[in-house]
Amino acid sequence: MSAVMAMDRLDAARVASVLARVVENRPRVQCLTNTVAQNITANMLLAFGAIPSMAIHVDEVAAMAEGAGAILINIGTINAESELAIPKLLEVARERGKPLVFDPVFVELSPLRQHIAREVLRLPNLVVRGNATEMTALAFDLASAEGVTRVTTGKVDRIESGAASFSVAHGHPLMTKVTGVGCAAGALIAACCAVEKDPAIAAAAALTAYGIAGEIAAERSRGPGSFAVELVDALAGIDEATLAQRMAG
Ligand SMILES: Nc1ncnc2c1ncn2[C@@H]1O[C@H](COP(=O)(O)OP(=O)(O)O)[C@@H](O)[C@H]1O
Ligand SMILES: Cc1ncsc1CCOP(=O)(O)O
Ligand SMILES: [Mg+2]
Repeated sequence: MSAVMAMDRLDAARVASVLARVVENRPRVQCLTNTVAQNITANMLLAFGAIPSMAIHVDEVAAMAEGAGAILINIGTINAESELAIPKLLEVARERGKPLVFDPVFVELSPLRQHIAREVLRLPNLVVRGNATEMTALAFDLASAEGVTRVTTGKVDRIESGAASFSVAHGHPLMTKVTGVGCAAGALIAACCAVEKDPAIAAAAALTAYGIAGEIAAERSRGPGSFAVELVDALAGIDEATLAQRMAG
């Protein structure tokens, strides 16, 4: 038997169904994210039909998270105050059973980030979204995390949970030339987790839409600057017909 698990792909109707629920329910995603990616993350959530809230104060993040549909924690520019806000968000997620997506930006580079990641990974049923370097650095800890969904992005995105695994082969290399595009992916996954109870399906739907938006944006842009703008427009314009056409290839 092969040691490599077969990976599924969602069909266009399944992706469209998740996206439609985001547009219908307009989930708010409470994002504790890095200062570089705040703006692109908020704009990407709006283009997707969700509502961004980017609160960071340690004394209000819990209140902000309580009414949210999902929570994002991204440690890209972690500082002394945002480090203290993380346990507050974990507590809300644990007590309310709220979906939480964790982005371990640059976890391979600092012991502080490794320490924080280990604390976050104690939360059951977490979704972790990182690039291959970050996910490899966390491989040992991820292997023992309870109910975790692992989302490794790159040329082909890989989504693995206990029950299912999906691959998404959409996107464009220009997505690596605009800062915050990976961080915003985590927020889109969180928005889908707010409306879809299976986190692997939620992540696959979000990344399929985002990758196809990246392909469309690349066709319309002249370089990384115009690509960033076109990516927001393309994501806002994704519909089932576009998904079906792009996924047929
Ligand atoms: N070479 C590539 N070709 C197509 N899409 C890519 C490529 N690299 C990354 N992407 C897409 O860019 C987004 C961000 O992924 P990634 O670059 O891995 O994150 P990060 O910015 O955190 O390193 C994902 O949606 C992923 O599918
Ligand atoms: C450049 C940088 N430095 C700290 S966070 C950050 C943004 C990283 O964004 P992404 O992982 O989406 O490229
Ligand atoms: Mg990143």
